[in-house]
Amino acid sequence: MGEVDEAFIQAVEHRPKLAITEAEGIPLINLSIFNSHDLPSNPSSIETLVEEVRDACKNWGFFQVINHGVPLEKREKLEMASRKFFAQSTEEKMKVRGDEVNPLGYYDSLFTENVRDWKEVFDLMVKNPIVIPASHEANDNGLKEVVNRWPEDPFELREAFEGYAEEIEKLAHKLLELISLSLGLKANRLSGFFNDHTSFTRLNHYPSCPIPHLALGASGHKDGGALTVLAQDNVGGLQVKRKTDGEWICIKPTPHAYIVNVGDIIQVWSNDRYESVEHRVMANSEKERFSMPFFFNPDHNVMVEPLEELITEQDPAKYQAYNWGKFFATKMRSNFKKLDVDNIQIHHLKIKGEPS
Ligand SMILES: O=C(O)CCC(=O)C(=O)O
Ligand SMILES: [Fe+2]
Repeated sequence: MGEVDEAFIQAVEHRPKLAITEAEGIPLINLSIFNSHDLPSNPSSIETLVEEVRDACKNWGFFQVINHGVPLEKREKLEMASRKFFAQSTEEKMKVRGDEVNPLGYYDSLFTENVRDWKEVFDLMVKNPIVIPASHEANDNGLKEVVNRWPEDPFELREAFEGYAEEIEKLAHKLLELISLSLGLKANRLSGFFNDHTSFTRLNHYPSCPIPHLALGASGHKDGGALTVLAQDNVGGLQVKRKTDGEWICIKPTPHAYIVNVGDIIQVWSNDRYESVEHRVMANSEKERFSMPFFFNPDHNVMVEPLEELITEQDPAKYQAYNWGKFFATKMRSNFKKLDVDNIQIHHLKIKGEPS
């Protein structure tokens, strides 16, 4: 990444404390019940699981899952391919860089919340090709088809990604069902929003950083989609803002687990019963780090609004409906270049009179 660019320097209030707050940490949920065959004859164990998910979503917005059913060898294949890809020269990586017309591919600079992150990324859509809005402009109704950019090297990245995506998508659907149940809805209540889903996986590489006290691997942000299912390596550095006191809490790596977090869309669907929680990634002066979030996003034409079952006279809708595709396009655009305006946030869509 060369000499230090001042675009990386965080405002004083956002700079990380290098001393770490050790805490109990986010809940760990065992999904092994899904892998056994006695599910229908054992309704009370699913009840317990649903309750754990409800508590985790309410209290943290984050949890880890184990015995999740994603085969380890599929995850490891993609992790290896990701390491090989990022180890190449910048010139080689730039051959598959994303641009404004087709945002998929490699980026060496990302601006979460308008400050440059100490990382490089490679974005891959799960459904390929996929149709998304042609631009972020509100009055442009055009659509465009975008395709993944496959690198020549490592050649196996494509197969590794496709094998992994299929498995992680199954896990995301299971999690979505659990979350629906935890909101008192039918298990499949939300599934119909994901027929032509715009989900993508981001391969993240956080190189070691000479200024970890001034920069961040990823600035504090909330995920805009429905759910995020993240694989992190054993280096650590992901922190979540604890709801009770706003303290940044480290999420210690649990080998082979996934970290799940509720995104903005579930916050809106649930009419604030669950909140999308801020998180960030610390930079590390010694070690490089790799991670792979899967962002589970609905179809581009879905209008996101509080679910009618969850609004009442006492608890009216807190958000106006918005189009997911446009929100996504706006958010992606501001990730890839430093803009003079703040990034779009769901609190901008709160109905007047509701506290944000
Ligand atoms: O790398 C990580 O652990 C988290 C990355 C993240 O929060 C994101 O890409 O939205
Ligand atoms: Fe995130």
